[in-house]
Amino acid sequence: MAEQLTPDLCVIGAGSGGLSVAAAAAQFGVDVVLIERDKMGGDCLNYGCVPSKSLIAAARRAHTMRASGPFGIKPLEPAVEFDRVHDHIHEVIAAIEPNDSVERFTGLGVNVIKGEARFRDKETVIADGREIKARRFVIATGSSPALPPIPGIERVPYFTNETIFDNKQRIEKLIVVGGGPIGMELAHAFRRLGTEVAVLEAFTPLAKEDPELAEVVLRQMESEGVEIISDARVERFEPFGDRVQVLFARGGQSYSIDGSHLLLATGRRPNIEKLNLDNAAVRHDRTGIKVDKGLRTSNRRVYAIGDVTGGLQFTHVANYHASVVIKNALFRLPAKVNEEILPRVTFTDPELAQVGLTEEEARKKYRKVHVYRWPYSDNDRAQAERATDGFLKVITTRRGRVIGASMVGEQAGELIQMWSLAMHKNMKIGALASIVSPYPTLAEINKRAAINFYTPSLTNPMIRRVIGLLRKLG
Ligand SMILES: Cc1cc2nc3c(=O)[nH]c(=O)nc-3n(C[C@H](O)[C@H](O)[C@H](O)COP(=O)(O)OP(=O)(O)OC[C@H]3O[C@@H](n4cnc5c(N)ncnc54)[C@H](O)[C@@H]3O)c2cc1C
Ligand SMILES: NC(=O)c1ccc[n+]([C@@H]2O[C@H](COP(=O)([O-])OP(=O)(O)OC[C@H]3O[C@@H](n4cnc5c(N)ncnc54)[C@H](O)[C@@H]3O)[C@@H](O)[C@H]2O)c1
Repeated sequence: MAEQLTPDLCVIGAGSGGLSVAAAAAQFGVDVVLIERDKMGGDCLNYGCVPSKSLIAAARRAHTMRASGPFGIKPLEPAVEFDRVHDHIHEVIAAIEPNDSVERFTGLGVNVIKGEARFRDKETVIADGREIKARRFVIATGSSPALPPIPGIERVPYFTNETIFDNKQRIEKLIVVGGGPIGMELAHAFRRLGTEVAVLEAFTPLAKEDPELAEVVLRQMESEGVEIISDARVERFEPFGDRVQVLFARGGQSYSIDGSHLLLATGRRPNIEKLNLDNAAVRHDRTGIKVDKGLRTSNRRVYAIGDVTGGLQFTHVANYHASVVIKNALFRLPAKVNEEILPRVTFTDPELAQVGLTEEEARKKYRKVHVYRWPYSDNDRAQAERATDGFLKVITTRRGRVIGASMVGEQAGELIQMWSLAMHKNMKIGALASIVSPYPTLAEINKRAAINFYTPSLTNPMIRRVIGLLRKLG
C-alpha cells in the first residue's frame, strides 16, 4: 500500500512561488510537503532570470570594452570565450543554488518529495508512489516555452530558454523568433558577445510596453547591429547545410534568412498537463489555472500561484502571490492580489521599467491625468556616465496621486522602485519632491520629475503676491 502523508500544506513545484510558500509556512511551524519533479529553484534559477541576467552581465562587460572611446580609453574588441561565459553563468547558479536546495528546505522542516505530482481526487495528490492528503494544496508548477506550430520545426535544431544557457560554443548568427522580453534580452546580450543577431517578431517587439519607451530600446539595439524585423509571419523552418533557414512573409512579400542557430522565444504555456486537474475539479484553460483575487481555485482546498495562473509572469509576482496565499491559507486573512502595484523590468540596455498604468492605459481609465517627465540628459550623473539616453514619465490623477511610472534608461530597474513604493503607499507625487537625493545620482531624475508637479505654482500670481507681502514684512 502507498505511504500516506497528511500534512497541513502540500506545495507542488519548487520554483520561485512554491519555495516562498514552503519556506514561510515551515517557519511558522506548519507541516509542509513540497513536491518537485525537476530542479529545485524552478525556471528562475535554472533556465530564466539568473542565467539570463548573468549572460547580460557578461555582455555588458564586452560592450564596455567596445564603447570606452568617448571616455578617453582606446576601445578594444573583446575576445569572448563562450565556454567561459557558460562557466560564469553556471557559477552564479551554483552560488545561489544552496538557498533553494533540498538540504536547506529539509533543514527548515519541509518534507521534500522528488517526483511528478498529479491529483487523484479533490483532496489527494500522488507523487513518487506516495499519497498526500493535505488540508490545503498550492499549485506552483510554473510555465514552459510554448513552441509555435511552424512547419519544419521538427527538422531543425533550436534553442529555448531551457537549453540556451548550456551552450558552450561560439554562436556566429542567431535567429531569434519572438520579440518579447525573453527574445529581446537574449538578442541584445548575444549581439554584445559578438554574435550576429536577427529578431523575427510576428507583430511589434516589446508590445506590452509604452511604445515611446520601447522605441529607445529598439533604437539602441539596432545601433549595435541587432536586426529587428517586425510584422514577420514565420512560415517554415528548413535545414540549410549545417545552418537553419527561416522563411517568412512580410507585407505580402516572401523572405528568407539563415543563421547558425535558432532561438524560439514565442511565449509560454502553463505547466498543467500532468496534474490531472479535472480529478480535483480545478478549473483551467490553455492560458492557465483560474483563480479568484485571493488565488483560490474552483476547489476551495486548492490555491494556484505564479506563472501557472497565466497572469503576470515574473519571479517577484510569484513571490508576492506566495505572501497572499500564506495570509489566506494559514491566517485566514482576506488577502487579495493588487496587480496595480506590481513592477516589471526588461533588462535590455537601456533597461525598461514600468509600475502601474502606462500613459495610454491611464488615459483610457481616467478622464484627466497629468504626466510629469524628466530626461536623463538633464541629469549630471547621467552626463558623467554618458548614459543620457532615456527618460522618466510619471502619471498621476488630477489630484496628484501616482498611478503609474514608466522609465527607460541606465538602471531604470533600480530607480523605478521609488515609484513602486509611492504606489504601494498610495502617495501623491508632491510628497516625493521634498526628498533629499544625494548629488550626483541618477535618482535625482525621480525627484526632478516630482518637482515638476510644483512648476505651475512658480508662476501662480497668488503665490507671487504672498511672497511680495512677506518681503515687505522685513
Ligand atoms: C529567460 C527568462 C528570463 C526571465 N527573467 C526574469 C526576470 O529577470 N525577472 C523576473 O521577475 N522574472 C523573469 N522570468 C520569469 C520567471 O522565471 C518566472 O516568472 C518564475 O520562475 C515563475 O515562478 P513559478 O514559481 O510560477 O514557476 P517556476 O519557477 O517555473 O517553478 C515551477 C516548478 O514546478 C515544477 N513542476 C511543474 N510541474 C510539476 C509537477 N506536476 N509536479 C512537480 N513539480 C512540477 C517545475 O519543475 C518547476 O521547478 C524569466 C523567465 C525566463 C524564461
Ligand atoms: N526581465 C524580466 O522580468 C523577464 C525576462 C524574460 C521573461 N520574462 C517573463 O517571461 C514571459 C514570457 O516571455 P516571452 O518573451 O517568451 O513571451 P511574450 O509572450 O512576452 O513574447 C513572445 C513574443 O513572441 C511573438 N511571437 C509568438 N509567436 C511568434 C511567431 N510564430 N513568429 C514570430 N513571433 C512570434 C509574440 O508576438 C510576442 O511578441 C514574459 O511575459 C515575462 O513575464 C520576464
